[in-house]
Amino acid sequence: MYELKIISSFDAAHSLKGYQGDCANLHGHTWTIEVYVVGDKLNELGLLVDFKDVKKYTNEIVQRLDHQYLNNLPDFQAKELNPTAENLSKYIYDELVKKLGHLDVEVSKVAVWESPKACATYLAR
Ligand SMILES: Nc1nc2c(c(=O)[nH]1)N=C([C@H](O)[C@H](O)COP(=O)(O)OP(=O)(O)OP(=O)(O)O)CN2
Ligand SMILES: [Zn+2]
Repeated sequence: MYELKIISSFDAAHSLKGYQGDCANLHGHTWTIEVYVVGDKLNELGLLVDFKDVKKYTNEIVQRLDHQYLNNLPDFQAKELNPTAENLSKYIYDELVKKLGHLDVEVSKVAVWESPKACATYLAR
């Protein structure tokens, strides 16, 4: 099996409702996203999938998040979800699965870094 990883990033604000501490206040991060895809079959060029395609689809999702107040995005507001690193990793995973469905790869994990020292990852089962 082959595994590819691409990295993207965005800047956004959030607040963690119900959190006991400073993170309940409005604040921002530069979020770094790592997307992993896996698969067995290479094409005739020796590519599992073009990095450019994975980056393109990831960036389409990231553009929805960039420079936003994440709590107000419909997917979080409607479900009353805090935009934590965990919830963002699942959100990006779900959206990528929809976009990459036509390719011969699986999204295996999405890691969301809130800072260089703290990261949450959603793993496909
Ligand atoms: N499991 C999680 N814990 C926390 C999350 C999260 O998404 N998942 N988020 C936060 C806050 O967003 C907070 O802004 C980040 O906290 P932290 O990494 O501690 O950031 P600091 O800049 O305060 O880091 P220090 O190293 O403590 O200075 C909190 N927890
Ligand atoms: Zn935060």
